Amino acid sequence: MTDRIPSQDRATQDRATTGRASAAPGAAEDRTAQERPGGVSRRALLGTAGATGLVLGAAGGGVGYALAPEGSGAPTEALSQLGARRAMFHVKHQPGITTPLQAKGHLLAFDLLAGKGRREAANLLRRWSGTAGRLMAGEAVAADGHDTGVALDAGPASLTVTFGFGHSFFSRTGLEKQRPEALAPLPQFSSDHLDAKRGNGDLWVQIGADDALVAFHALRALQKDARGTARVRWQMNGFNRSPGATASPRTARNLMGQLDGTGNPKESDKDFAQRVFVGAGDGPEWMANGSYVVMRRIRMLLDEWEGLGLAEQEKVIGRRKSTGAPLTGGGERTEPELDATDKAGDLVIPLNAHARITRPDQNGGAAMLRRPFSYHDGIDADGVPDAGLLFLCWQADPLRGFVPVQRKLDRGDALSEYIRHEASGLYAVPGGAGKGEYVGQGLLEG
Ligand SMILES: C=CC1=C(C)c2cc3[nH]c(cc4nc(cc5[nH]c(cc1n2)c(C)c5CCC(=O)O)C(CCC(=O)O)=C4C)c(C)c3C=C
Ligand SMILES: [Fe+2]
Repeated sequence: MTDRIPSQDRATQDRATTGRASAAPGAAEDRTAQERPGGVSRRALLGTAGATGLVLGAAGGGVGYALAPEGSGAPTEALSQLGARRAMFHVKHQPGITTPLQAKGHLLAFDLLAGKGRREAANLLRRWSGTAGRLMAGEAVAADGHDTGVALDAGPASLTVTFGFGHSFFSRTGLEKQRPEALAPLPQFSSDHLDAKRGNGDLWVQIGADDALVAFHALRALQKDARGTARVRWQMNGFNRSPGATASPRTARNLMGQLDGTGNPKESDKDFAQRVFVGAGDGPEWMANGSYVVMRRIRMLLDEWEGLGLAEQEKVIGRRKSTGAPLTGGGERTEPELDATDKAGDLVIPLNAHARITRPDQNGGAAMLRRPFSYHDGIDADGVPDAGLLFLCWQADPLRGFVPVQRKLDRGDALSEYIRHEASGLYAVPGGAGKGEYVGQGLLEG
């Protein structure tokens, strides 16, 4: 099959538009972690150009497209840039960690069925890895070409699938000796209102894509792979702003309207890998190049929040809502002046402002990479929106990331009046699978 492939990825386009590249997920988007869709498959050839408004060619000469091979039966339309974007599966760190935020996300936990252990779990991870690799390449669900057709007209659309192991997985599979210390259950926090049925679980799966049908397609395929081995314990669905919705790439906004992700560590920081990924020799060998993800389903008490005036809202965070700039001035990337006072002698950025007390320099260096999805599940029985943040943060060790910062927030965060933590999970996410390998092979066959 001879395919033409996109010759300009979005990182290039973004640089052309903004004159700079940024790195962290949720911030202005950089697609360097992703690759152009090489080896474009039948499904990836089906075109959606123009449907998204991100028409190919709009970004300048050489913007690519994929053509259907003669006789393939596929339309000869070009794929849109958004549809054609592809993240790689066989990489050092699993996809979905530093990948720019996608527009649609599904989070799921599975529990192994009674009587299923290490062998069945290994077979499941092998099946899951095969499916994820094919779908992320824009191929059919099954190696023999069988597919439900749900995502037939789209390319991979930046699909990523990420797999993790919960604390309970290790006792279910007789692998207690391989359980990392870092996976010890999170402490209880005084502000927790946790629903145990929507937390933890043996296995964790994160799906992200810039197209809702592509994400759903992957979700169904992975659920089917699990049949007879594991059942879904909980599922949560989230979203982010669609790529291309803003004139130029911007930090994501959450459902409170704030720019959320500004202070994230950047891939270009010299200590980025050390903060986010497990080094060789730090814990069990099978976790080398992996990471730990903390998931918190955090309800936003939107009626109360939206009742606050803008100035009050900005004091809660310590940043301007419109630009994300610190209250002491400048732009989104300006360092806040934490000691600055106003005419009355009060701190401009209050002592309990969320963006002050979460800073690494206020927490002994503790840092994490936040990569959330927003969620909205309608109105609950009290008539209150069930909406908020599927807070996901990535770190090399939760005791040097989420835990100390959440302890601090628990003691006095101005934001705590407007949010409620309703579910929680911590998962060990191994490094990426090499070619011909599956995720978690080092654990399950080690
Ligand atoms: C324990 C970790 C954190 C939780 C839980 C959390 C919840 C949460 N945060 C926002 C909104 C914002 N957070 C911002 C900054 C920020 N938050 C955390 C950690 C947690 N947040 C960190 C580590 C930081 C960065 C601090 C820094 O390095 O400067 C901001 C400011 C902009 C930004 O940096 O992203 C906002 C806005 C919400 C709405 C929320 C729960 C729903
Ligand atoms: Fe925060």
